[in-house]
Amino acid sequence: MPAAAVGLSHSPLIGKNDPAPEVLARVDEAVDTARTFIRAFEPDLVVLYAPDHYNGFFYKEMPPFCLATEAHAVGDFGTTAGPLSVDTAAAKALAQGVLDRGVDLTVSARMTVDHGFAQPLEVLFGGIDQVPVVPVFVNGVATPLGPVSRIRALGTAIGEAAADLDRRVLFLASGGLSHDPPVPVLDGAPPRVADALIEGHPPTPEQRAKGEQRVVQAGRDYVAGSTAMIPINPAWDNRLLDRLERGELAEFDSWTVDGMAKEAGGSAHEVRTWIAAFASLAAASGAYDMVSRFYEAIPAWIAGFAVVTAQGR
Ligand SMILES: O=C(O)/C=C/c1cccc(O)c1O
Ligand SMILES: [Fe+2]
Repeated sequence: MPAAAVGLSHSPLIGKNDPAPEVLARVDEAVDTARTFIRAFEPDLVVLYAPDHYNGFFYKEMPPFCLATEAHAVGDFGTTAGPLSVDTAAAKALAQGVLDRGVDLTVSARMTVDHGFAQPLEVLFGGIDQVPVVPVFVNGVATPLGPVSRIRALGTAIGEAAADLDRRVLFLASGGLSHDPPVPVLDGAPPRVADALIEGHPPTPEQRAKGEQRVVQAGRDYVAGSTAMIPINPAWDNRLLDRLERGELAEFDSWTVDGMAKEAGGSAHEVRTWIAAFASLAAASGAYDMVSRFYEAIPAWIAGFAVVTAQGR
């Protein structure tokens, strides 16, 4: 089956707290390469793996992963609000295929998503409703988290199920590599914050603006060197990309949740989206080649930032 994968880091600080123009130019070039790659591949279905940042999923029920048969973006950090162009029939077929393979998938018939999903669709396709998509939420923020092997199993099951669809499928991963932005943590949170993380009260526009400004300021503080964040870890990020490039996906099973957080920050778990997407590509096409690989540590965006393309053989 014709299959390909793209990994693209997201950051809500893009356009709000940008790095030097020469860094932006290098990122733009890498993103252009990815767009050209996608145009040449001509996908007719995109399976998008992305995390959430307490806009759609809350501790009242927090699945490790969840596939959507319909989805709606909240429009945080300046991204578009509204419905995603979900291919509901393909989503249902993939969900059944994953469950048939023994992976306990949660399914949402009305998923709420944030910039983690909207940004890659806007950057690569020009909007959140431009391409048939199956959104797959992968928890990369809210502990406790299960072993990485289960994410690989999810990606493999989706890849195998996708192979039955007879479509040209692009597996797209959205996530920073190493990074430690000020995403709230339930353990030890004051009661009001804990309640919001559990129940998910939709913020007022003022509350949303205040929360977003806090993240922008964190980016500025990081650049200025005054921060308690775990630093971006280029060595860790490149180890991850090396393993993806060589197809050594089973090696990720030995990566531990604590080890990942200590070495690469509390949001480094977003790399689960990358592992899922590459496991899908490997399962759908047997073997793959990495076609392009860009990486740069970008403190202004609080992101180990990567853009990668890969083609199934
Ligand atoms: O606070 C949020 O909603 C997200 C913050 C953030 C910052 C930088 C990179 C990311 O991947 C993020 O999710
Ligand atoms: Fe994120």
